[in-house]
Amino acid sequence: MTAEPRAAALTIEGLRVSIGGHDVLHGVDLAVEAGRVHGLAGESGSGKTMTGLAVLGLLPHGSRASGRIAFGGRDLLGMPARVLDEVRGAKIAMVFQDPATSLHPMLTVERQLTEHMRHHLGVGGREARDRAAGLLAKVRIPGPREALKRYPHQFSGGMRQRIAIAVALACDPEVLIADEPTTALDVTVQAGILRLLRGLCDDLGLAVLLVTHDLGVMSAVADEVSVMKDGLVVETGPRGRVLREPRHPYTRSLLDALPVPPAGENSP
Ligand SMILES: Nc1ncnc2c1ncn2[C@@H]1O[C@H](COP(=O)(O)OP(=O)(O)OP(=O)(O)O)[C@@H](O)[C@H]1O
Repeated sequence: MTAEPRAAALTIEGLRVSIGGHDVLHGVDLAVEAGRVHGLAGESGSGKTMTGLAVLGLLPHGSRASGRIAFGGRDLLGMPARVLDEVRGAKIAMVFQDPATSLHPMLTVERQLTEHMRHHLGVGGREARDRAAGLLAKVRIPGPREALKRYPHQFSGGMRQRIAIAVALACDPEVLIADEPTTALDVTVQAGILRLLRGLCDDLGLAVLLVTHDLGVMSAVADEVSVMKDGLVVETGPRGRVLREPRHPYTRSLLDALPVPPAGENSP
């Protein structure tokens, strides 16, 4: 089943961030459309994670942000904390590199999925449990009803990341920010997680911002690619164009550093 692409998307304009007086983002421009995977690449320290955290209002203590982050016709940067709390985790959700960051080790999978729904959607009891089992099925966890009763450590790393994705989806978000979601995983399970993200994007009309330092990873799933360097987006465009005909020398150097040439336009 393919949903109609939703109108909502995320637009970042001229985003500047400083932390403790040190500038880390110098005017980032980026647009993520519904039903599309937008890959954000760049070397370590280029500002990819800070861009994602700024969207969620989760920048480190002592940060200052300016510019505009438009979502649903509103600017997230100017939003009062109470309103932002309604958007964060519900309309815009995030998946981190290490599922341990988003999953609580002492709570059952059911609790982690339903707490979220209780907080943001106000559903409880049986309905929440049914929704939770449905979410686990959506991220391809075998035996979802039984899985609800288990704890995160009873699953493999790849399965834990799938559960973290299910938690992120619990409140039916429109935007999913996935920050290096496969980096901590075994290569054999990485492709499965990427395929899952791609499928969720297509089926749910999600706008996905896929943050990764690995151009190879993004060439497998992204529709658009942006490349960051020193706190700025230096190149952006359709995946095939950016990877085949990079316009910025930095993108070219990233591509030259890959052991295997990235997949082109016609790859999955
Ligand atoms: N908590 C922090 N306090 C101060 N500066 C920070 C903090 N976290 C990151 N920075 C700085 O912000 C800049 C951007 O970092 P960011 O984590 O966004 O880069 P990145 O592209 O995501 O890198 P990586 O791939 O290593 O995660 C870097 O110069 C980094 O040193």
